[in-house]
Amino acid sequence: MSAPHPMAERAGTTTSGPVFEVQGLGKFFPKGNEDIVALREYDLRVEPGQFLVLLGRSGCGKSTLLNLLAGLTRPSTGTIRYHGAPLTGPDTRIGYLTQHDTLMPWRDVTRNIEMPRELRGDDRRSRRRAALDLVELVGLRGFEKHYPRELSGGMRRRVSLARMLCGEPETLLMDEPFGALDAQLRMELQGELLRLWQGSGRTVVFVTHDIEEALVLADRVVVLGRVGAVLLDQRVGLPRPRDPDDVRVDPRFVQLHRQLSSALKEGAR
Ligand SMILES: Nc1ncnc2c1ncn2[C@@H]1O[C@H](COP(=O)(O)OP(=O)(O)OP(=O)(O)O)[C@@H](O)[C@H]1O
Repeated sequence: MSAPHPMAERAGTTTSGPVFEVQGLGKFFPKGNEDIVALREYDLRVEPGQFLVLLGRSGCGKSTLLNLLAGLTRPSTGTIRYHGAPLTGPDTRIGYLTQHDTLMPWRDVTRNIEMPRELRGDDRRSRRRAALDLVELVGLRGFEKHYPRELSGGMRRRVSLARMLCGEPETLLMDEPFGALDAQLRMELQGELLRLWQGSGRTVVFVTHDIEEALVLADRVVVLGRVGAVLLDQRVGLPRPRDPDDVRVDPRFVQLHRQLSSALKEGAR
């Protein structure tokens, strides 16, 4: 691979101790005289370099939790610490890949990707160079001048991934980033994400409702039930590097799949 490894560029910048430390976290949305409870009394500790997957059914509070970890919304109760300090708002060290496309339709691929560096004031040449390296890295060479509407869903996801990486975040939050893609493309992008993450030292918090996706990617899977109740906190000791195709037929994968599946079912009762 000729392109540089943007996830590795700033590896090792993290300090010891947890990346995130969440205690008693709650999020309520007022509606009429009552509150909609999205999260209640949620605790979480995320270790540096860990690939953590939050697995849960629709509506269990996964996106709410990620928005809180991204500093985009404020907790109703409890605290979030990032590298030991209270998180009070968005932090440039944290990259967030949301569930839905947020590409700028009037900017071409390169200009979308370079946005985080533009926002932090990098000069045109250096941010363009970084964006073009990332175009290469996510396999979009030849599409530099295309606009989002001229790309397939999978290509747009790649652009979004490249844009997040362009900001060189040390922590990545990803909310069902491959949810809307066909199974084959999903697998390809999972493989790509693993290749990018492997050895980078980056911490990832990845949200999905797909058990297989969780097991292909994670060091640790936290299964969430209603209002963020932790149903299972499971280490995934499958060997790395992992090939999404091969790992699925590993007997340990099948065993873990059963465990996660029954935890999800249990939580639905
Ligand atoms: N802005 C909001 N206003 C009111 N209620 C909200 C808001 N955001 C989330 N909720 C409620 O909080 C709960 C959790 O929603 P959230 O989007 O976090 O779930 P999720 O697990 O990410 O679901 P999905 O997998 O479908 O994306 C749901 O009951 C939802 O209706």
